[in-house]
Amino acid sequence: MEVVIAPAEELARLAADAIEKLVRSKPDAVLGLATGSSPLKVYDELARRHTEDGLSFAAARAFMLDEYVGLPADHPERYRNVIEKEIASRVDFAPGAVQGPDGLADDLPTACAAYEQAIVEAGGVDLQILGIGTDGHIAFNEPGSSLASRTRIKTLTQQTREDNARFFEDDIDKVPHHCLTQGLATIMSARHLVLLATGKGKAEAVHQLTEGAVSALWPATIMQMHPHATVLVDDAAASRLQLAGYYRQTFASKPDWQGL
Ligand SMILES: N[C@@H]1[C@@H](O)[C@H](O)[C@@H](COP(=O)(O)O)O[C@@H]1O
Repeated sequence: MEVVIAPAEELARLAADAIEKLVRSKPDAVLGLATGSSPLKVYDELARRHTEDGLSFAAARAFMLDEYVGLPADHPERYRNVIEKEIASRVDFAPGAVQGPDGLADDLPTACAAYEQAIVEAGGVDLQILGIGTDGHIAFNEPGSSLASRTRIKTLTQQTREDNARFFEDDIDKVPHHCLTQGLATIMSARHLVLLATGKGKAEAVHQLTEGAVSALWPATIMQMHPHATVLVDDAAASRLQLAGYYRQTFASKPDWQGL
């Protein structure tokens, strides 16, 4: 696992560099898109590179990590709509190229299985962007999630509903209780994981993710088992890292040609 500590703008550039390198060398790459505030600067950077540098996603495909169950199709916080607004509509994905779990399906377990199948049929995810919850969740794999889980229905914790109330007029009662989420094993199947975390509120989760024992209590710790995982954090999110000095030194002495 590579940990990079840098200001948020630089982190976004680094993540965008990795995505650009992938898409330019493999135009039909499969990206994994995350919601939440953590990837927003990356999406801004990709949109900028699309407009100014001709970075094209026309042949690429993308799969979202998760979705709330039951939010109406036109609800602004439905993750499908969030992803449309924050990235899909700002670049040139082909119609239908961005998919997410169907939180409005009549038969949710079947929708979850179909989603897993769609990812497999697309050849798997090349690069998965991730954020992390303050309780150590990735996608919506809350503490206690099976480390071998696949896309399924999950119940959100009180903590996550409180954290996400800011997107629902600060009214926790408006935050759904259930979601569909890629499982930890689904995420682990992606070929490169790039997680972004900023702010002091993420410091403990980032410490556990990189330096804690692998445990369902901190689901993101499963990333320690991934052969190509990159963790991009700012100073505040890195404030509890035991090995911060080593991570800084490693990145400072990294040759320019070596990407993430
Ligand atoms: N399901 C999403 C996660 O994918 C995201 O990583 C997390 C952190 O969000 P933020 O980046 O806004 O802190 O929030 C939500 O719960």
